[in-house]
Amino acid sequence: MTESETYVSVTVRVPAKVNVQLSVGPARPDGYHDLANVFLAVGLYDEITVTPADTLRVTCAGPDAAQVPLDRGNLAARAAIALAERHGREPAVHIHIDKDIPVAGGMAGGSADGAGALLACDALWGTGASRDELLALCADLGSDVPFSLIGGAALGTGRGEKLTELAVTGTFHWVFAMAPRGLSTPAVFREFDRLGADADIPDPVASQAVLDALASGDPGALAVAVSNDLQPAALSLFPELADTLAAGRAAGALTALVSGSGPTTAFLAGDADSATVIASVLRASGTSASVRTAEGPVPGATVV
Ligand SMILES: C[C@@](CO)(OP(=O)(O)O)[C@H](O)COP(=O)(O)OP(=O)(O)OC[C@H]1O[C@@H](n2ccc(N)nc2=O)[C@H](O)[C@@H]1O
Ligand SMILES: Nc1ncnc2c1ncn2[C@@H]1O[C@H](COP(=O)(O)OP(=O)(O)O)[C@@H](O)[C@H]1O
Repeated sequence: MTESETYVSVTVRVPAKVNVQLSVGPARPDGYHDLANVFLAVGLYDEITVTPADTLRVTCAGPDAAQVPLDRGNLAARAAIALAERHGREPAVHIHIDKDIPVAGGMAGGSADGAGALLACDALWGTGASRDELLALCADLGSDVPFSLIGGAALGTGRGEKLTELAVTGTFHWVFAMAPRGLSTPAVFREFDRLGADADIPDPVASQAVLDALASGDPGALAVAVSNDLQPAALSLFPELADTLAAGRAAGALTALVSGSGPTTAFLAGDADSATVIASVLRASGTSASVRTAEGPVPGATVV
């Protein structure tokens, strides 16, 4: 029996993220933007199961499954191909994605699947990749993918791929309102550039107030400190999000913001009971497609 036959299949669970700070610098010559990106992993999960197969195949189940590409452009497929190439083997695997993270929602669902497939194939094939090797492969797949692997809370610099883990006390309670359609991340960055064309955009720096609020576990302090430089761009492309943000604030959220490039909106609650109330008021407001509660931080990609 070879190492690759040790497992019949491997399942990895990977969380979504919300950005509690997203400071964006000017466009770089390579088209990316330098960021000060404070990620918090939250308890909405995709599950990626890999099983040996004759050839690479991707399937997906879940409410947004129809929007997920099943070809070699799928981030999970790209992850399997990258790991296989590096280790001189065929990516002969069936990847099944049980998708609960909204697609094109600003919660890093595709990135979660990329990180999950990488970890799952590493376990299935017994490739024994080091954490640094996995993180480097993740960074090649996308700016958010390294964070999906490590989870918890982290500051991402560069284009978001250079991570420093952050200390967090306790748990923050969130409500997420999913929109009826997605937003393209490149389109939101382009709109950021368009809106800021005449402005002098400073280099992004981590907010000490955000880091202190995470470290102290104080939701009131975090609510005052959060920021998202992509929010005006997301609202410009999707103006109806302003109604959802207003509905959540009126329902008692400590703060309301767009998650990353959007269009998912995120509401920080004072505690779990308050999150339940905000979620039910938001559901009744009819301003979003669905509403979920989730806590963070939670661990990153994990074999289950
Ligand atoms: C905005 C953020 C915030 O965490 O995520 P989402 O909210 O979309 O999930 C990330 O920066 C998204 O990361 P990710 O989705 O991995 O993006 P990538 O695949 O690396 O890049 C897609 C495109 O987004 C733009 N991009 C991305 C990252 C970055 N630092 N600068 C950019 O300008 C570029 O146009 C790039 O071609
Ligand atoms: N496994 C995947 N899951 C979701 N989307 C994927 C995946 N692989 C590639 N994509 C593509 O990436 C785009 C962005 O998806 P996603 O990562 O869910 O959003 P966001 O970047 O806003 O967090 C999708 O519209 C889809 O075309």
